[in-house]
Amino acid sequence: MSASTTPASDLQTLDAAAVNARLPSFTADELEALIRRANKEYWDHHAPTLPDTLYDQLVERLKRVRPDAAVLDEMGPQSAEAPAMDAEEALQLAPEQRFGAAVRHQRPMLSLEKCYNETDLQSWAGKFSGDILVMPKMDGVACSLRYDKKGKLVMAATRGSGTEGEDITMNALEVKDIPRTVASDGVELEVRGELYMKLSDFAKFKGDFANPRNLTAGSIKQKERKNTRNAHLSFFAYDIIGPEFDSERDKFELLKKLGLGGIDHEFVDRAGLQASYDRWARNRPELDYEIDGVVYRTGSVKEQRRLGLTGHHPRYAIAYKFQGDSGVTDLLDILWSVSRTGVITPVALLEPVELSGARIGRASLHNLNIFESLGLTHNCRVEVTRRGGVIPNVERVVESGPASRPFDLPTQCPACGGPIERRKKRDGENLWCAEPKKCVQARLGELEHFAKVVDLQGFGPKVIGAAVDAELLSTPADYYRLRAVDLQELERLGEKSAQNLIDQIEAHRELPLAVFLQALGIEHLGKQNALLLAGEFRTLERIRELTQADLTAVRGIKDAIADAIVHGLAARAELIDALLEFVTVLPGEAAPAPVEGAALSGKSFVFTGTLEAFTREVAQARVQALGGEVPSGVTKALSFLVVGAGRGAKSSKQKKAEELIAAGAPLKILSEEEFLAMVGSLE
Ligand SMILES: NC(=O)c1ccc[n+]([C@@H]2O[C@H](COP(=O)([O-])OP(=O)(O)OC[C@H]3O[C@@H](n4cnc5c(N)ncnc54)[C@H](O)[C@@H]3O)[C@@H](O)[C@H]2O)c1
Ligand SMILES: [Zn+2]
Repeated sequence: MSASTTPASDLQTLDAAAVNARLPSFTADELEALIRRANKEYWDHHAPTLPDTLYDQLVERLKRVRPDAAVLDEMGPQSAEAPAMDAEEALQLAPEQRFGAAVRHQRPMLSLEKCYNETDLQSWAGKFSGDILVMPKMDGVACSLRYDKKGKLVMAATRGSGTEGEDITMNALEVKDIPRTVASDGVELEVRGELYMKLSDFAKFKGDFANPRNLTAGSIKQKERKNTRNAHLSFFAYDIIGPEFDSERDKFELLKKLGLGGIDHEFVDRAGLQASYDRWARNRPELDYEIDGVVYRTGSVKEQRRLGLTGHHPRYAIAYKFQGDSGVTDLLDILWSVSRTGVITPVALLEPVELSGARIGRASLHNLNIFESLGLTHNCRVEVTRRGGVIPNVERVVESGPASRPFDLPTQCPACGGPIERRKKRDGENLWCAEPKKCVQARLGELEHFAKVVDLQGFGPKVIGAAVDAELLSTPADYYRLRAVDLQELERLGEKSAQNLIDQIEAHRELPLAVFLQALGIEHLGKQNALLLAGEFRTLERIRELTQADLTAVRGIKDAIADAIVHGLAARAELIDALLEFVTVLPGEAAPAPVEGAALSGKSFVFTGTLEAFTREVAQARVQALGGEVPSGVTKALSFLVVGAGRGAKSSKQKKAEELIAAGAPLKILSEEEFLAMVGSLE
């Protein structure tokens, strides 16, 4: 045994997150022990602690490293107390007398083979000919119903270990989908199907049970009389044994005739296999019951006989299981997230989708190999799962976007604009920023600078640092991609603060040209020069085309500065384009008078309430263009508080200004109209 082996007692207590984290390192013995423990929790106690998808991964791993492990063939509860009765023996007793007793099945109720991708599904389907039955894999409790020659329901039993189940006849008689008598035509029938609870019914009992499956399993075995919950159970039949059949079509026709034909099913050829899975995956959120995959069965009974059974499952059926909770949603964009160490990871930005109780809006695509193999296109629809019930994962494209336009790889580091390299590591190829140390400092600085200049309140160094580490922010354009759901994930940030941050971003989707230029963080393009350029050239398009000579022609701009600005704008081309997807840049104002001795120099303005004539940014830009100051708060040094004409309660700024005036401060309160008259007369 290797030195890393976990003590057996630990394996009994590891929680789901720990099992998930250590999945790759478990030995075969450890996998066996974990599966035995999970089986017990699931089958004997109806209280699993590992999500089914994680359990399935344990099974898949064990199958690979120890395919003949005995536990792989074990099913159902392993602790049968009393010896099982033959079905015939049991039938001598009244349902009340045999309720809960172990009964031997006439034919074993086997499990299903599982697969998780189209390749494995097709390789299964390649082994026979003819059409294929497709139906949902119900996440409930398997049940066998026995009808006698007269068509009377005489016994219902759970699957149990596959050879022996538990008698539940008394309770099955209360399930409304299970007919007490059928027109059996003088033939003994066994109907197999799934007991389950509809989600709309489960809503009434939700408080006490984690999921409808556990509730179903507990409920159907309850001994007390008048167990009202059983009346809320439902049943779908998926198989029938008795008369000779040629095909699954015949079976389903008979089930329908007997009043047991409820399950939604279809017949497809090999080419239609994946599409039928896709349909179920897509419709899953709208169903009134839980499914955990799609079951396929060979349509021809002759082919079924040829294929036969293993001790564990029939070879003529397979379950294509969803990995994690799965959903289909729109891919909105690809972000290239740069880590502190310089790895550039593609991240899928998704239309948020609810998966196992959480709203998922992003999923890492891990590396270039995965990114490229997915074949994502602009506005395509993708299947998203939570691997191990936890980590969001894009499984594949379900429908490609309207123009099937692929995503381009970045050509420079999206964070620092520096050179990038494609490097191969053990877990795949990635793009890397060539200078990560410089990059991370530059990035934090750039993000903080942008937030400050644009006045995104609440985005201080702490929040920005956390958002960078959570891969939410790499470039200033990412501010506009943030959603409250993303931010709530950050430590200690509640729903309300997250929403406040989003509101700030929403309020800054229109930026005056000078603010936009200054926010880019280009050397020598500070407030003064930004105002100068905005006044002189008016539009961003114009400014992006400027040559060094155009710039030096502007009063006050020296050669070296012109050079830095021209190069800075070119280096920021990608960022500017990205920002323009979200931001409207308001044209610059008429060239201001020289800053010294300007009309409003020495005067300061604070704005409060909603301005009707223009946004607060534009008002501030006007003041600055005229040489005035725009401090952030009301103090006794302030010259004017401008109150917007939009309606609203008196702001705290206004109250404070009134107090200061009462105490003798020279400060004046202006209406929006008075302010407009003042700046209008000065231009
Ligand atoms: N979370 C845990 O700790 C834990 C532990 C043990 C087992 N499990 C779960 O239990 C299951 C494993 O048990 P299994 O071997 O019975 O496999 P299975 O439940 O995946 O497949 C076989 C069963 O599928 C059901 N089924 C639903 N719809 C069907 C359809 N249309 N046609 C045929 N069968 C259909 C039947 O009840 C059948 O018995 C897995 O889902 C696994 O995740 C979970
Ligand atoms: Zn970089």
